[in-house]
Amino acid sequence: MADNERIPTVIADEAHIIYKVHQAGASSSSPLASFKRLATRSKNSNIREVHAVKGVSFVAYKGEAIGLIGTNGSGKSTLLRAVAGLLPVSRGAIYASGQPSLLGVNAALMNELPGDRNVELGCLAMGMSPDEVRAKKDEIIEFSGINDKGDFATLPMRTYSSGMSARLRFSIAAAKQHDVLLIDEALATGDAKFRRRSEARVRELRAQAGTVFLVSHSEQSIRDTCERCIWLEAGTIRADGPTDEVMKEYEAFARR
Ligand SMILES: Nc1ncnc2c1ncn2[C@@H]1O[C@H](COP(=O)(O)OP(=O)(O)OP(=O)(O)O)[C@@H](O)[C@H]1O
Repeated sequence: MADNERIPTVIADEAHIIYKVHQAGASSSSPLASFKRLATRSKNSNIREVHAVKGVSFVAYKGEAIGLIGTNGSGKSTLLRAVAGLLPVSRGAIYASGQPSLLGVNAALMNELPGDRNVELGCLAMGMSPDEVRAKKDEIIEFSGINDKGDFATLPMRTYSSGMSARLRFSIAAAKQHDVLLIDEALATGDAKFRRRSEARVRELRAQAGTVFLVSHSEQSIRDTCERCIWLEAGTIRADGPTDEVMKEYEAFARR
């Protein structure tokens, strides 16, 4: 893609994300203690802060698929949730074009409803018209493969294995062209055949000029899907560049 065609879709500018954790059972959560704090303008010592993302900056462009890697607890999911607008940024800023869609293994679908109803609701929630939903429904169920072993689409989702639910979630989200699609470990949950199919779909979505972020501990998924990689460690960016180069640095770090 020529330089003059590079259109930014997500900009993180020195973004900090801090969780505030209320510790249960603490005496300072009583009304009297709260009143004393107000009167003396002191802080609640039972609120602990977890500084998960510390001054992260990057620009993502249309047509890029970016892998987010890093050891457990390094801030990958937190950063993704902030890009999706689900977590506030404490300092700095994150700007995104359109409404980024977060596809996580925990994305909310209704467990009591059958898969096909969840497909309809999910598509409507993503802004499709009822006609579009009708036109896409069978294709989505087919792509998910949940009916490969019987008519599961009409059974409640609570009867699905975790892999089957993850596949259905991915299939619903991937049925729409997103400006920014954020995927958290979803590909790793499916079996090898579904993984290949979903990786191909991610490439298609990207080719249609969206931006895809993929958080995964599967080196293969990242290598197969993303040409750029951001390595987060302890909430800061350790490397950002071509996947091969960043992976090499990360592997050397992980071996230490
Ligand atoms: N809801 C929360 N409340 C408080 N702290 C949290 C919360 N969620 C995550 N954290 C903390 O934020 C930090 C980053 O967590 P995060 O889940 O973003 O890491 P990650 O890189 O996605 O990890 P993993 O690879 O294990 O999924 C960790 O220290 C974690 O304990």
